[in-house]
Amino acid sequence: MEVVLKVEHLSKQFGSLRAVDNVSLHVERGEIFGFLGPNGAGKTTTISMLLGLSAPTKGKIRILGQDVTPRHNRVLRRVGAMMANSALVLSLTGRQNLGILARLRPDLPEKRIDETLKLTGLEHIADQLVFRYAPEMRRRLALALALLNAPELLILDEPTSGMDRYSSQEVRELLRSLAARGMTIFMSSHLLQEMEVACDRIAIVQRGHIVAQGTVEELLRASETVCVHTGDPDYIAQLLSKLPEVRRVRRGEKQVEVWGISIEQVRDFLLGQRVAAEDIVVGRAGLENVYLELTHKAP
Ligand SMILES: Nc1ncnc2c1ncn2[C@@H]1O[C@H](COP(=O)(O)OP(=O)(O)OP(=O)(O)O)[C@@H](O)[C@H]1O
Repeated sequence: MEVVLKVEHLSKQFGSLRAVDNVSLHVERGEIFGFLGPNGAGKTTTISMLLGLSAPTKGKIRILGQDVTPRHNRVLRRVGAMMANSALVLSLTGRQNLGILARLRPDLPEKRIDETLKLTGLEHIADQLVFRYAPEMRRRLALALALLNAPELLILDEPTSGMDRYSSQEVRELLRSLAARGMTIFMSSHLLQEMEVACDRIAIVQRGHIVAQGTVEELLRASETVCVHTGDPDYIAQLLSKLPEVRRVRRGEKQVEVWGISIEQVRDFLLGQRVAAEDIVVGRAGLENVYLELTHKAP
């Protein structure tokens, strides 16, 4: 598979704040990759560096096989981008907004504006002034601007923010059809449910660094817990928390849940300690819990 975007050990320092901390990832052609994290996690800062708008403190970005820096960014002609606050000219029509950009790119065929309006579902309001557009239509127009040059890589910062559920779903379907035609998409969001349905792979980012990365299925597998049903949860929780591989122990009224250890290891360990459990089963925390655990636990 062709790697379209490759980020290696990327960091960005603002004074004493490390906004992006040793981020490494790659995105293959036709993939939708989600960069998921709470507000302030470093998503926009990372995207600014991908687009050559700010220089990394450390690390390397390669797009379509070429290095990208603020001084070396020719390959960005093959990239489309939509930032969280993309600038639109409100006193012009949607079509005129696209026209301004098209004039900067004389190599684009004339019909590309109509094609893009159709693709983004804006044909019916193309000749209305943008200040009359509802917020989700403005986001669509921002997306249209990003798609005008038929990019090979599309970089989107919070693409569906401000959109209702129906519009978000339509945009997701559009992104899916673009990816099916070979476009590679890197998108950020703080909305887990959205990323779960939209993306092939996700990186969860917290305080500038990636805390988990993989397909939704892989992330769920990593969230597996072993649940020990017992009449003496205090004692069993105490025993299990001493094991070095155990990441976390949660004690319930009649059960103990542990993270980071397999069911076989728990069974063997309790047997070795001559402790009887009523039942031992594998549980899945669900992606919501994984996300909360990874992004809200104490530093
Ligand atoms: N130019 C800057 N100078 C100093 N600090 C900055 C600058 N830009 C961003 N930051 C800080 O870097 C951290 C990451 O910000 P960033 O905007 O990348 O996060 P984010 O994940 O995109 O969140 P949001 O969705 O809220 O924009 C924040 O603590 C922010 O205050």
